[in-house]
Amino acid sequence: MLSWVEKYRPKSLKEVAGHDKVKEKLKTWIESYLKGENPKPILLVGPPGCGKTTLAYALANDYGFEVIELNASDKRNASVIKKVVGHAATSSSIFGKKFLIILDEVDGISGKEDAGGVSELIKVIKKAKNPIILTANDAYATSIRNLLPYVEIIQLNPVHTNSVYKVLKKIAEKEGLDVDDKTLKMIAQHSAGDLRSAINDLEALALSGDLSYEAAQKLPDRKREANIFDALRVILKTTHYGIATTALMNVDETPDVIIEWIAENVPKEYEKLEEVARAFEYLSKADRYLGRVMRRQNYGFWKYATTLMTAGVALSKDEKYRKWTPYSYPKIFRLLTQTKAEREILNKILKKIGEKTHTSSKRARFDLQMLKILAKENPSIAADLVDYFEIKEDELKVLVGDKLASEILKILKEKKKLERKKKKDKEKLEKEKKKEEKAKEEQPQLIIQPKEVKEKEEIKEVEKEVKEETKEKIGEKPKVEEEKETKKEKKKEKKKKEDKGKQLTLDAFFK
Ligand SMILES: Nc1ncnc2c1ncn2[C@@H]1O[C@H](COP(=O)(O)OP(=O)(O)OP(=O)(O)O)[C@@H](O)[C@H]1O
Repeated sequence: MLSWVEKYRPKSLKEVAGHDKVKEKLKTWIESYLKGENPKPILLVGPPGCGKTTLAYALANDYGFEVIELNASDKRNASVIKKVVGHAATSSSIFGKKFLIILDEVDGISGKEDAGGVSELIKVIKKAKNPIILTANDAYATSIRNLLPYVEIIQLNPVHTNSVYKVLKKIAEKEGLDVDDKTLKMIAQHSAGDLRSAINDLEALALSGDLSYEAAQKLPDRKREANIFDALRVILKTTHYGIATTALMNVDETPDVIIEWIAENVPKEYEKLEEVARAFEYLSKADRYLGRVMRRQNYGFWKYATTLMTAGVALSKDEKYRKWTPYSYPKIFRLLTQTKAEREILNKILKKIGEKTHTSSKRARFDLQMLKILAKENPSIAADLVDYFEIKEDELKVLVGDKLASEILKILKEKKKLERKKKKDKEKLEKEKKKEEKAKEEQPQLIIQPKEVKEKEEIKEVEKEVKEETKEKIGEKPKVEEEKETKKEKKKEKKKKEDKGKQLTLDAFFK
């Protein structure tokens, strides 16, 4: 089954969206050939997916030309160019047919395999009698610098969002999709002028069964991610070292992110197991260098990593696959986002363990594993550790799962209850002990005197009072008053003695 990109590839210039001026130029150019003139070959330069190859084919179709294509998957060294292009380009007509020669991605003609390719191409161009259209993403690639004087460069811009929308609308109608204009416009906006991506996105949404506006909003923004998708396409499609190594030039991502994109999509593009295995061999080597970058903070290792992950992967395939491959966003990133909360909780537990045991998080990770094993083998000890490390319920659930967590927490609750009871009992016991001791201390005061002693003492008191009263009656001073007066007299005598010979103050004088 054809992908929609192939199915809806325009057959005629009329169907090609946008590029009006370019279409006119191409028409004039081919017509001059038909008039017997010999204009320079055309070099169509533009961003991926804007329609360079499509324009060339549509032109050939409109003017009844047979196409001879030598694309990027073929070897394009001197002898191949001479054999394939040379013959076709220089023979005025074969069996009365007109030929248009198309050479894709000429900025990729480089390396050992393509040795002498560009210089042979220049030779062919000089002698060519048939029209030749070359395409390139970058006209200023060093590999084709020598070619530029022999071609006419036509620059293509990304397709305007409105034109992208119109193409999508037509496809949606033909496919009978239930999709509204708002959604189609959103897809067009995301494509940033890359019609191939826009059509691929529409097909992907239709396949997923979700053609809602929200789903379109979530599509990768090609403006931001265009570069990574382009780079992927270059790496996975090309068999040229030079092209592969420059694939990441415009990618605004770090190699540790890019490697995930490549790893995700290699098995989608490569069909032979040996190719996939070879590609992953290179990716794992690249990964080792990335690890060294992290460990040693030596960013010099990045260049080895990127060469291995681009050229290594590109050269792992036997030949270019001429098929449409829907590349996708690395699952690992989605997984990391999904597990972010979980990982944060685990880090919290690691921190707690690290603080209590005064160890690094690496060592704490080991303890965490032990805790996981203990949870299954001996939940009672695990409960003690959970208590010691102050691990909370939600944290424990993430660590050992809901079921085991509630079992451990139940044990912990029982243990705490027992502990509280023991503490209470102990406190009670201590209280009673103290009470007893206090009671012992207070006991003598509380001793109740025997009745007789008490009575005797009362009698003595009464006798004393009676005596005092009788003394008063017979003119004697009561004993207590007598004692008071003697004390006063004595004090006066003492003061007199002390004041004798002392100079009196004014204050004392008045006393
Ligand atoms: N201007 C356009 N109008 C309609 N369809 C287009 C247009 N441009 C691209 N497409 C669609 O995108 C697909 C890819 O386009 P094409 O191969 O021409 O792009 P390209 O510019 O040659 O890209 P690359 O540089 O990657 O080879 C086509 O098959 C077609 O379905």
